[in-house]
Amino acid sequence: MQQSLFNTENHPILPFNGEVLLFPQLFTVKESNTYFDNLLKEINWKQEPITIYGREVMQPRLTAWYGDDNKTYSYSGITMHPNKWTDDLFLIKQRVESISGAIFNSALLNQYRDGKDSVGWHRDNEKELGINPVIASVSFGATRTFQFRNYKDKSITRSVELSNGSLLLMSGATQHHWEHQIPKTTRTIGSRINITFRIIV
Ligand SMILES: O=C(O)CCC(=O)C(=O)O
Ligand SMILES: [Fe+2]
Repeated sequence: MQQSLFNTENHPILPFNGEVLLFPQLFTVKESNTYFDNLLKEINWKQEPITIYGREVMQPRLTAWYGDDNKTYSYSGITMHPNKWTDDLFLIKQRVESISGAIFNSALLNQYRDGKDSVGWHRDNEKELGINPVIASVSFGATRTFQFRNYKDKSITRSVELSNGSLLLMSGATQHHWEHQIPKTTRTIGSRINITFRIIV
């Protein structure tokens, strides 16, 4: 099924100073379940330490980095070397590229094992990503809430539910003006896999 960038389901999420579109069903439930199972097994998942205010703590989720050769990436104080694309990741990348019109050379994967796993407020504004990065975020497995808050006025917030097979496309000035997070939840939920495709310049 071909989806247009401007159908009624993917109206803009942010009120100003950024461009975010949601495609609730880029992949069918059947495709998504297969990708979820494969990625859970195939991906070289690690729990990495990060440094917060000079103190080393373990990230509350598993991560992995895939991409074209020779692309390294710094993320919250760690430098990551990419694994080589798997067949599944390459197929997912091609689908995302056909919708977004961008060509991605790397992907950061996150696995949230349950509601206790999370990612805190941050912007994807590492200098390797360029000035106005296009970031395509694909979700498989359990639905999690993805929240935005304005960087200057932290009372301005928006949130979207990222369900199995969805694509969230962030572009334009989004990373300058908006932070995002996946908060912890006390709901009993299964695991979720997220892939954020990026362009390292
Ligand atoms: O899991 C998500 O949807 C968000 C992940 C994220 O923000 C990141 O990896 O930078
Ligand atoms: Fe992010």
